[in-house]
Amino acid sequence: MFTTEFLDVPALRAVQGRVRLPGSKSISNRVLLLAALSEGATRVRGLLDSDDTRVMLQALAQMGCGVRRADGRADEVLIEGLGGRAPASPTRLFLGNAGTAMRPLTAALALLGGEHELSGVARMHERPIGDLVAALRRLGCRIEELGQPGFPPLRIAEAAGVPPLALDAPVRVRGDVSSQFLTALLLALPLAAREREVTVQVEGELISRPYIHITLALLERFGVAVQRQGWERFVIPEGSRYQSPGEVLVEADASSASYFIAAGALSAPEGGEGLVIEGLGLDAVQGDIRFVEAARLMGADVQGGSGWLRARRGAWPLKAVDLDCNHIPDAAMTLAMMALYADGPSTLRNIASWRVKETDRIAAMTAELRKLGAAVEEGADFIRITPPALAGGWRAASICTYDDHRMAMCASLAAFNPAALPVRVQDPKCVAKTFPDYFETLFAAARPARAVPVICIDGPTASGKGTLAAALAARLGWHYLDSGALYRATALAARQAGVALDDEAALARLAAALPLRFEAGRVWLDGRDVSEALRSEQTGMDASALAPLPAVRAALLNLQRGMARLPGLVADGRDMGTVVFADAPLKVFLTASAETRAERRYKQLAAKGISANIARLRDDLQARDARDASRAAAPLKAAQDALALDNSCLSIEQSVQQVLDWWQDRQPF
Ligand SMILES: Nc1ncnc2c1ncn2[C@@H]1O[C@H](COP(=O)(O)OP(=O)(O)OP(=O)(O)O)[C@@H](O)[C@H]1O
Ligand SMILES: Nc1ccn([C@H]2C[C@H](O)[C@@H](COP(=O)(O)O)O2)c(=O)n1
Repeated sequence: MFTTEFLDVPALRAVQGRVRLPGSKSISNRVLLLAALSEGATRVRGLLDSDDTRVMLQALAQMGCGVRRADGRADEVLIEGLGGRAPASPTRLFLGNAGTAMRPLTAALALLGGEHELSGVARMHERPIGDLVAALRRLGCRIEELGQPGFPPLRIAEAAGVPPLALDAPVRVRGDVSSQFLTALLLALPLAAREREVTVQVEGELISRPYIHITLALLERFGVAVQRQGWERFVIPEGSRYQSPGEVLVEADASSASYFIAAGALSAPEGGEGLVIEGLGLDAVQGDIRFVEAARLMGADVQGGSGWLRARRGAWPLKAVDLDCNHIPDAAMTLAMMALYADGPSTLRNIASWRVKETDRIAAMTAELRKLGAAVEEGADFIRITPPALAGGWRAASICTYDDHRMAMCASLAAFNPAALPVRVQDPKCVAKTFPDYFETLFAAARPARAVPVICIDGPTASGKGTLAAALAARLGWHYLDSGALYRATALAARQAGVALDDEAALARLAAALPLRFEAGRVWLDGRDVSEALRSEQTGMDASALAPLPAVRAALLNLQRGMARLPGLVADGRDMGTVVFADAPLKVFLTASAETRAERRYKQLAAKGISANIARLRDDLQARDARDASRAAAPLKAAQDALALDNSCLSIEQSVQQVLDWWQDRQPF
């Protein structure tokens, strides 16, 4: 997951290949709660591992359910249900910003009894729950609002047990604010239906019906067959009790799939099979699968079967639409992004629920789409988007994401703009709510519209190149190439194989097939951790000795260029800016006085417990610099367009900030 302050998504041209998406959030949290309320143990596979499911799992564990993660698998968990036992009490449950945890847990705990406090992040305390609380109070449940009336945090005050419930009349609940209120009651009320039938009556027009469809399908999976009479009345039969089905496989998230369907539709046609999405198909139980119909209306070419979808460009530009999106409120945000590429204004209607989601999504989308160059009109329950005029109307923008995962994922779709402008996504880690690896998944499938951006840091030995480059990569969320490690690894491999350091052909063969792996800050050569051996002074000298050989340099060239992957690369070495990435948009030639460098290397060695002599170190590094600078092939020198940075008197942070400032100066936002 990208935990950087912002993520610059380079302009994208196409997506290709296959992506596997994480499990559905709606299904994951429903299944977890049902498993917790059931008799017996349930193995949940394909579970979404995200903020919202983590808070649910934590709450279930606090309630006294058995929660055991499968070894080494974030997407599999074993839940030992309460099966009629009372939950642990008192509890204080923190539910983040997970509506799919707050609403159903409120209802379930009100019917299970005990003393429980349910709270969340600030935004959760602005998301309505009053209608559900009112319905539960009419039943007789004791619930207190601890902050604003109608909003969390809440206290369930039933330490003395669940009061007698008023079940003679139907349980009434509003259906026009959030369908989660009805879902919460449908999940909880079977706990009260052992000895009598329970009826739920919906007041007002029920929104987001597909989510109720998921709820009903999952209730049935856990042994409770609710009779639905239209979308107004739901009857839970007498004798209902939850029984674990043993194992449940969660299908991939259909709302998450919408971004990849859209990306396929925006993708330049490159002759391939388009983008294949694995883990859900046209037969998916989730309502957002109907996003496929909407995407097709806009011209996307979407095919599918059971467990797979394939998306690619159909009509181009996309066709403008005027759509009622009540049935796909979450995925409709993706349509708003597709509207930027349409042949006229598009209107998305009946989306009032956007205003009470993670943020006011109508207001947020309006503000951010305008930054991109679109003309946007917003109403209480609609948004109308007029796309930017051809390529010239697009603007490079820094998109605010409002701690809303869908705003962040949507923003990435602006990177397909015809002007080939990059897009800055603020606070990319907010995708953790439902899709922590969203950007990694997108980048693995995406083809950039232009060369992947590279920042080159070249300079003499011990000038701090590696330190600076690694820090920059971490701040930007980019990949990092320590090109010196490749020369060092070749030298190590040569020593191990008994190859002389002047045997150019044999060294080139070794370099071309280096069994090298970079993983979690360690370097592995042929399965052996060589991180320490690689950094020894002797290995550095050996690397410098073989580095002048043209065949060795040629053998390592493609390996280095292949490291330039989305979203960007910071590369350090001697010839990054002059040879390997000669077109890089930012090149820095980093220097420090020989005394400073020798002193830094001395301290570096001392920290590792290696004794050294500063004067000798200075002589050695000067000798190495002289050899690196005087060789014929790709000598150590500043590229003509490199910016010089002498960091003798700068701290590491000052150096990093300087280069970040230079990089920012080159950005269009
Ligand atoms: N600006 C700085 N101020 C103080 N110390 C620094 C600074 N930059 C780097 N250092 C320290 O100098 C030492 C050498 O830095 P580093 O290993 O990054 O250099 P390098 O140029 O990559 O070396 P090599 O050429 O051997 O790969 C490290 O201990 C690092 O923490
Ligand atoms: N791009 C590069 C990187 C490194 N080398 C050679 C020259 C160096 O002395 C040696 C070790 O590099 P270090 O790890 O100290 O950066 O490798 C090179 O020629 N070109």
